[in-house]
Amino acid sequence: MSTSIPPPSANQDYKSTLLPLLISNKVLSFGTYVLKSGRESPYFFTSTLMHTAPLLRASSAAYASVLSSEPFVTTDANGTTKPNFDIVFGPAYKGIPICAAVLNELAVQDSLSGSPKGTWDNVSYSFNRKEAKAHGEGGNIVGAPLKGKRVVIVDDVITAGTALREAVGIIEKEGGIVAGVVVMLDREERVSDSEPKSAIGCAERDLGGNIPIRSVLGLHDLIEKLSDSIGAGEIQRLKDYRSRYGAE
Ligand SMILES: O=P(O)(O)OC[C@H]1O[C@H](OP(=O)(O)OP(=O)(O)O)[C@H](O)[C@@H]1O
Ligand SMILES: O=C(O)c1cc(=O)[nH]c(=O)[nH]1
Repeated sequence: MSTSIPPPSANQDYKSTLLPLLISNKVLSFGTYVLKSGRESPYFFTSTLMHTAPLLRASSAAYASVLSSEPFVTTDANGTTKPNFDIVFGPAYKGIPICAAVLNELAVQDSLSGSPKGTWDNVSYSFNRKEAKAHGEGGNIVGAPLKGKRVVIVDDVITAGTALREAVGIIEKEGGIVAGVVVMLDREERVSDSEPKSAIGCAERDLGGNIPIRSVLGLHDLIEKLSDSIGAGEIQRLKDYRSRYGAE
């Protein structure tokens, strides 16, 4: 049964409010799961379960909170805040609803702020099709064209970074400039036996070191904050998994 979710506010502590909601709605679950990478994991983040209005709102607000803070925005001496990106890009498939919901959430928060500033008026969303369309407008990008634009990637979870590398490739092929990444959960795993860095660590290195890459939650948050809501056995399995696959 789902749990009712309070409306998000700009200064919400997402780690302490989101985590119980994700668990009670089974977005975050504990058991035995096989990942895309082939690893067997004691937990799984099922973002497709964030399909209810309250969960979509709560998760969008968490992404929006990150995207409306430095270094994703710059505030000048007059207090005017400007985004340091032009496009919020959601990689297919699970990034698609995220990019649209997050941009909407940014605009809603501005409009409810008491003195709307239109901060996000020139920001668009965009996503890719997994199969290119051969008729109509053609191509595999839906939403704003990426050419020459500063693009922030939003996605649900990062493990080995395969999805992120693919998204970067799509954006660069379209002539866009990758300007940042925000994910809901960083699983904080080493990319492979021969690469001890996490996918985010590798992306920071590969994208030049000055591109902001942020997660709302990380595996360490689950281990540190869930001891009252899941069993000691589950926490131990998370720790064992981290010992085996955790990034340096
Ligand atoms: O860091 P990685 O090892 O790539 O794993 C994480 C990614 O894998 C999943 O998507 P998937 O590629 O299955 O595509 P989907 O969104 O179409 O389900 C997940 O939604 C992440 O985007
Ligand atoms: O690595 C994955 O495949 C993966 C992990 C996870 O927690 N959730 C998900 O959708 N995919």
